[in-house]
Amino acid sequence: MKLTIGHLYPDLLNLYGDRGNIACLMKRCIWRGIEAETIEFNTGDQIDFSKLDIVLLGGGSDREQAIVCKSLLEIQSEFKDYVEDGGVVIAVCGGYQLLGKYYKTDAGMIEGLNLVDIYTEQEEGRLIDNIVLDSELVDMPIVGFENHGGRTYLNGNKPFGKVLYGAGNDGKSGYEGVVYKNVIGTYLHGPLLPKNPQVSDYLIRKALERKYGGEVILTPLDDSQEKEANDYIYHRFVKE
Ligand SMILES: NC(=O)CC[C@H](N)C(=O)O
Repeated sequence: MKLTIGHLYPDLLNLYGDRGNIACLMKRCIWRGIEAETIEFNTGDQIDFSKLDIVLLGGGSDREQAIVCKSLLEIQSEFKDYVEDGGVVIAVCGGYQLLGKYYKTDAGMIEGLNLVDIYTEQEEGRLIDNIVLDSELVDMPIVGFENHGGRTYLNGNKPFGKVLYGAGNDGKSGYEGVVYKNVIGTYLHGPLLPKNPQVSDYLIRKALERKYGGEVILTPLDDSQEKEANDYIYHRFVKE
């Protein structure tokens, strides 16, 4: 079996080491004998979504988001078809915000991909902290850090998780991120996937099931170090 990962606009959406999510997905496939390849797409590159199994959009400052949104709008309809066909996407922070209808900033409106019916508006002050979630997608708490000025509103879509510590989508709703079909949008940097191996495996499983059919049971890996770190953070910030 083989998975191809598309890393979109690493030249612009590259905040806080989000490319570490790619390295984690690659390794957790290769360690299981699943062939894995990553293709980077920069502004102006043609993207054939039919060749991709997982797509990553990383974080970015408002300035980079305004630049990259022009390229994203050029691929909007193919990207939409990929998502509606169950294509797997992991979008972090700025990348997450660009999945929605728009991101309204103090400097102006950034048009989004409109792949998920959400929207983001900048409000006073930044939401910066460690963050811990409880998500029904996995049984371990999900840990990371957030740093965003935008507040994202879900319009009734399913959240990625319930906030146990931190701000989340808007610092008020008590929820973080979004799940739509096989798309996860989240504010969690860390990077997210190395810190949360079960989320990484969730994405790999969904991509393999879409590509090869049937139910995929992944060979377990030794995640004891991640679990130990995860437990520490959970007890440090949630169960003090
Ligand atoms: N960390 C990020 O990707 C930031 C996203 C966006 N520029 C915001 O400030 O909300």
